[in-house]
Amino acid sequence: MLILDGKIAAESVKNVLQQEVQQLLVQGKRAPHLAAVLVGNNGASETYVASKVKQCAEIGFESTLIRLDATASEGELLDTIRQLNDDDNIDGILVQLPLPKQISEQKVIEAINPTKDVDGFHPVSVGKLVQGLDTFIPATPYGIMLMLEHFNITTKGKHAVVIGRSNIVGRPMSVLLSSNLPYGNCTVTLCHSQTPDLAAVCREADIIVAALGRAEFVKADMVKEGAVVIDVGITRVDDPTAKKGYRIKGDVAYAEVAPKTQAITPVPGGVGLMTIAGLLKNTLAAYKRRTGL
Ligand SMILES: Nc1nc(=O)c2c([nH]1)NC[C@@H]1CN(c3ccc(C(=O)N[C@@H](CCC(=O)O)C(=O)O)cc3)C=[N+]21
Repeated sequence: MLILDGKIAAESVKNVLQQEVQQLLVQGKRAPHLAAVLVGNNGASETYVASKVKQCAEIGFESTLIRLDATASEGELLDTIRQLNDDDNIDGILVQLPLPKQISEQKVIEAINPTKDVDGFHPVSVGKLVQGLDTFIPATPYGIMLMLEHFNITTKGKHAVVIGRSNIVGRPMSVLLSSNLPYGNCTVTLCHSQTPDLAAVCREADIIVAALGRAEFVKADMVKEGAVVIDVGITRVDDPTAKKGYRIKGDVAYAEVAPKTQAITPVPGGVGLMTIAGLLKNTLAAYKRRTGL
């Protein structure tokens, strides 16, 4: 059994990005610049955004973190996005989700200029992805593709079962795995809460992507011997003995599932780290397109 280590794969992606930034700077060009907008102070969102900002610095990207109060209005956030759209020095805009309930996520997503949509959540980006056109791939599915590439996991002709139909993971993942791309060309089954006998469907899978958001949902009896298992879940559970007071659980019951697999991603230390790598790659791509490189 191979552990698909997100730390190793993300480092490798980030090393390449860092070298590219150095080349730009040597040529007297400015660095790529990501703007992250955080509304309120959701604990998990704080952690993720801090990590994104830190990793930008590590590879030589500029980043700007814009914080709005939890009580901010939709209008305030839309104004902020307009300013970032109009700022020529900003290449990528990311509005951390979820947003407080007074703000429509859909309106916010649609306000971002698609040329700066490094999350790939704008309907224009999603439409392009579905049509197989060049676009920003949402960071988590992109990170998973980079993970498959890094560890050279064969996907062509395989049956992939994706559990979860969210706009940010399950749906784009099903599109990518069924696409005519390297590490695509799978036959894909997209499962969700209304799928009868999900366990039986999973047992047919050569590749399982678990992205439903229920801790340890995928059990050993749902996994075929020798399958590849990608765990996208990140559920925080209280644990007074842990340093931070919580532990993170994936959507896969790792201890019982891992021994049956060909390869599996751990949680933490798997897909989450690749998500940020995907975001950074999108930011450099946005910079290149915008500056005509
Ligand atoms: N507009 C937007 N874009 C996003 O890309 C986005 C978002 N909103 N909202 C929330 C999800 C979640 N997400 C993660 C990023 C990093 C880790 C990550 O680094 N995880 C580490 C550590 C986890 C921890 O310590 O909490 C790991 O799995 O090892 C996880 C999850 C990005 N998201």
